[in-house]
Amino acid sequence: MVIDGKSIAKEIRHEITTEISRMKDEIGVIPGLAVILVGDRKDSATYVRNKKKACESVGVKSYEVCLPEDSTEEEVLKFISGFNDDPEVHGILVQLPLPSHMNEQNILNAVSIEKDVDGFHPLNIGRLAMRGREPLFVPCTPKGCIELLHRCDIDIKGKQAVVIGRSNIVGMPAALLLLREDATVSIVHSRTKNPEEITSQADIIISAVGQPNMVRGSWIKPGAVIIDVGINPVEDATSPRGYRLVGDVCYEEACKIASAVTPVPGGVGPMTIAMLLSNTLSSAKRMHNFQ
Ligand SMILES: Nc1nc2c(c(=O)[nH]1)N[C@@H](CN(C=O)c1ccc(C(=O)N[C@@H](CCC(=O)O)C(=O)O)cc1)CN2
Repeated sequence: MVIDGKSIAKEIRHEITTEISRMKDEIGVIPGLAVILVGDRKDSATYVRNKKKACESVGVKSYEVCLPEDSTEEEVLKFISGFNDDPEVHGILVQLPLPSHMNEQNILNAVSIEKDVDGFHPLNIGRLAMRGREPLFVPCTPKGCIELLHRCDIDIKGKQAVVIGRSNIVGMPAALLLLREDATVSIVHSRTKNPEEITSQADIIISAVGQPNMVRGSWIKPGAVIIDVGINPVEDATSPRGYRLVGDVCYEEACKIASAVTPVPGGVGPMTIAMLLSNTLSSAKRMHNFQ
């Protein structure tokens, strides 16, 4: 089975649109999302543009700040502080990666935990890692991976899950979320010896390493479920962009052996933005005590 993230994300956006219009009708509140982009990376600019479009499509009001590459940390912090104090803004995100002269931690720490719709604030991540403590927000990409499994009726409880990669944005929170869903979780990373021995035991693999086609068919147990987070450009002279996107997983090989696979593009990527909208709506609901 191909897990069609694009159509699942569309379904979620439709549900969010309905909820937003109910909130507007009943209490007159419109969720607001502030996005801060620093620098001139083309990919980041595209993601921010897509976030803005997605906000418009569901009825979230978006506020955008684009700062030049040579901006100072203080300038970014000033905008964050303004959005923290703005009652019409329910979610704040700083597009990553930031220029290398900036301290990412200082900037992410400055976002109010109540508006941290990216779920990257250390308090939200810390709560995610603790039993019995609930984060206010969960990072969008890993949340999207779990949502795909739920919406495809794929059981997680008691399953052997392997996460490939240990980044703060995806690998670590994905492992924590799988643990919260009662999976038995292993993390494979750049220092793991013989990763394929571990992945080939897995019922569920979430791969987030950014290495094109690294996970081969031989790494996969027959019938396993593969969630491919990698979005890797590879040269392709036949494509109008001069490149095409491939995942971390060799898709053709995975399709032959796995029971379900997410494609790239059209798998996890669209879920990231759907989860951002969902977190923004939850934030507005929480702030206005709206059920
Ligand atoms: N502050 C954040 N920064 C970054 C995040 C994040 O969640 N928060 N994640 C990524 C980038 N990202 C969103 O910001 C993102 C990446 C990819 C997609 C997506 O829909 N991809 C499409 C393909 C798009 C294309 O053709 O170029 C797909 O996979 O189908 C959405 C969002 C890093 N930074």
